[in-house]
Amino acid sequence: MNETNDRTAIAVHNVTRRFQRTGGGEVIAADNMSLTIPRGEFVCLVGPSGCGKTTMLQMIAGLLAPSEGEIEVDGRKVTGPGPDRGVVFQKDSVFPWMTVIQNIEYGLKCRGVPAAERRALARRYLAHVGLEGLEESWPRELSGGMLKRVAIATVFANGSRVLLLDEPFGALDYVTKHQLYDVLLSLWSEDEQHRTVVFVTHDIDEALLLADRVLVFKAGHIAADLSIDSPRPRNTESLLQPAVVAHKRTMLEHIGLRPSGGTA
Ligand SMILES: Nc1ncnc2c1ncn2[C@@H]1O[C@H](COP(=O)(O)OP(=O)(O)OP(=O)(O)O)[C@@H](O)[C@H]1O
Repeated sequence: MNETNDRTAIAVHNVTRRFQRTGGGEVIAADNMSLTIPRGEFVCLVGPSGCGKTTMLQMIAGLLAPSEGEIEVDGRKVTGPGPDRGVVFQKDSVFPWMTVIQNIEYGLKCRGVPAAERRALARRYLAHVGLEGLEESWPRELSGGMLKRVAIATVFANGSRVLLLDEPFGALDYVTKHQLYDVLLSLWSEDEQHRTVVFVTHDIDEALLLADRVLVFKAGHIAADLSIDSPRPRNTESLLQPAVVAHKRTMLEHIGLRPSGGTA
């Protein structure tokens, strides 16, 4: 799990993260964790609330420093956020004071990409997420699902090789979520060398539909590391395949629910 080589996108080396609780006491959100994620892998982090998924994602993003240990992305130690990593959160991933096209272009503009080039890239990704014609719209005019499409177009247009998504579809309805799975997977599989995706979710079926690999977190540890070999493209029928059902059972057991439906 912890061997690195030149195909490694993300390497987490013996990372511990502690938080001081207001009023006293300490929480260990990551407890001497090590893991490697190869380039191009789509990894979902699942696990019960408070097990450390967001903490790990934020440390990889460089938004939070480990208390001990270190993280490397493409062989470079993470010391803060950088354009090599694109982040989408459940909320607030789109700037409300910029139009749709300005949002998508913003990161490219910051990196000095010439106006014509960044406009062409932004239009291409906007079309890919199905929002052609909404270039000049304001975020307040869009639905939650459309805003997620803008956020996805933005991280892909920015060209980051590592995408870090924290429950990006958590607040959306069932149909919109499934449409966005298709959008995300079609952009991800568009590149010959897929981008590396780390995707935090509470939703086990979502993880089984999206991931190459699922890491089940439990109290700051990795309780299970599952390869999801089900062929792509996947749909809700894929969730009924025996190997997928077996993975689901393992995940439910680790998060404290018996497959029979009773709590452990
Ligand atoms: N800034 C902070 N200050 C104090 N404790 C924190 C802080 N951030 C996280 N924690 C604690 O660290 C632990 C892990 O939190 P984290 O948000 O990583 O869990 P999670 O698995 O993402 O949870 P959820 O699924 O509910 O989002 C929790 O006990 C949480 O209370």
